[in-house]
Amino acid sequence: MRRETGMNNKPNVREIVMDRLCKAPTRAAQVVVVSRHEDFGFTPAQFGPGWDVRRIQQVRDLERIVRSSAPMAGVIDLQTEYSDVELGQLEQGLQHLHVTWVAITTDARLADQRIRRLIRDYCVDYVRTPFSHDELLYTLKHAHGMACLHHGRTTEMAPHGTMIGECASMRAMFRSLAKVAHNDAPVFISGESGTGKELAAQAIHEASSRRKGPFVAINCGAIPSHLVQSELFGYEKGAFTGANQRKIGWIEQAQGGTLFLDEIGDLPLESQVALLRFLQQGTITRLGGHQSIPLDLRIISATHVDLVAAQADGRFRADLFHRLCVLTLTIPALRERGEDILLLANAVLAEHGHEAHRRIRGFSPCATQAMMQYAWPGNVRELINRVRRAIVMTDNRKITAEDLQLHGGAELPRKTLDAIREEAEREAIRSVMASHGFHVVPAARELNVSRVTLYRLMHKHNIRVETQPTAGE
Ligand SMILES: Nc1ncnc2c1ncn2[C@@H]1O[C@H](COP(=O)(O)OP(=O)(O)OP(=O)(O)O)[C@@H](O)[C@H]1O
Repeated sequence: MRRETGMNNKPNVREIVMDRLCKAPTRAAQVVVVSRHEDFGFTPAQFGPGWDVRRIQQVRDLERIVRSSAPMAGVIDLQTEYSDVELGQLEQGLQHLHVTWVAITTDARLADQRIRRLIRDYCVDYVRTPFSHDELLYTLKHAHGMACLHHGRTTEMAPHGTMIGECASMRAMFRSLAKVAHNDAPVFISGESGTGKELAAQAIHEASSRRKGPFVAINCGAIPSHLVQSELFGYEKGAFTGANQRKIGWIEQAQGGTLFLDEIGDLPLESQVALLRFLQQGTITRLGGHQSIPLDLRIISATHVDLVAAQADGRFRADLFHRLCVLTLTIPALRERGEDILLLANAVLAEHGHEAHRRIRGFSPCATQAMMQYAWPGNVRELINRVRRAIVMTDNRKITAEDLQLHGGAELPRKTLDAIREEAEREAIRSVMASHGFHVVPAARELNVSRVTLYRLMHKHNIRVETQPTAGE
């Protein structure tokens, strides 16, 4: 792109701008390309140095990859046909604000209003074939710059791996997760069954300096009590009848990595003593062995039972409790996560929609309402099961409350006054914001609160300016 700049040979402004924009960025800028084809009018090799290009061929993989990625530019190839399910999957993936999208399309594809809507709602720009390579690079460089403006936000979101959640309580949990990941002390995770404790433990491991080591997860409640000791610590050949060969226990298998002890509250007292000894000394001895083996690993434990009550009843040792709970993380119940319920339901639909016998186009209003009102005693696990069952069983275009088996009044527990107030506050703010085109100043004036208060309330209810609904939808 460089050219001579003699008196009579001045570059014009556009050329100077193009020169600046199209030369290689100082650090490799990431770009993700969603295309079935290696050559989508431009091959990855043509990006040149300074671009780190990753191509996603299957749109069903997009959401998973983008969810935990760094800020980057994205190219979406809309020249080819996508099925309705694929378009749904695309839409899921395009919603992440830290990736800024540029579409490549054709005049013919622009006649499809679903394609026009995707571009209008999720892309910062688009190019039509035939396009010049400079034009695409110029647009992408802009898109990358826009994505980088989300840098602060993504570092806050990055360490939680595959966990979905955007509500205030999940964001707070992700921030705590990032902090505990950078420390090596034992972590205790509390939360109701099915809230994602194991997923959080995995995310801590992945974000920690031990990520290259193993992640070993065991459910202490699922091992018969007479086997816990030998499973955890291993044994030597001949240690007991039937010990025909040496067995390396779970703790030793986690050497260099992370050991996740789920349902720690179910650990028999005898094993609690042995685990405490390991935590104090950093060594184990296999059953029937004489050698003390030094180990370096991190323990993360979890339970859905009340360990304080278990201590009071003498079922759990207080000294072990204090050793395990150096750092704590609490995962909120699903019913406390507001619209994350719908985010998760849509993610399950995007992932499993292909299991349906006909194309499903989302959730009906009655299903959405029922999901928001239901108490979800089994949390995310229950939501996944209900949505997956509905996907397979439904005869409808949109999943209904009945498909989710949330149709009877019996499943809908009465709401508390607090919950009703919260919902009314959220709805009031959302509708006033919408009526002012999501401009904070006039909305705050109408609601008779200060701008700062309105920002705080928007944060609390996870209302974002970007969620502005599009007219006609
Ligand atoms: N925030 C989330 N985003 C996406 N999937 C989630 C999330 N939380 C939980 N899940 C999924 O929900 C299911 C249950 O999660 P997990 O096993 O981690 O829960 P748990 O709290 O450890 O359950 P239990 O107490 O019964 O052991 C898993 O399939 C997990 O992948």
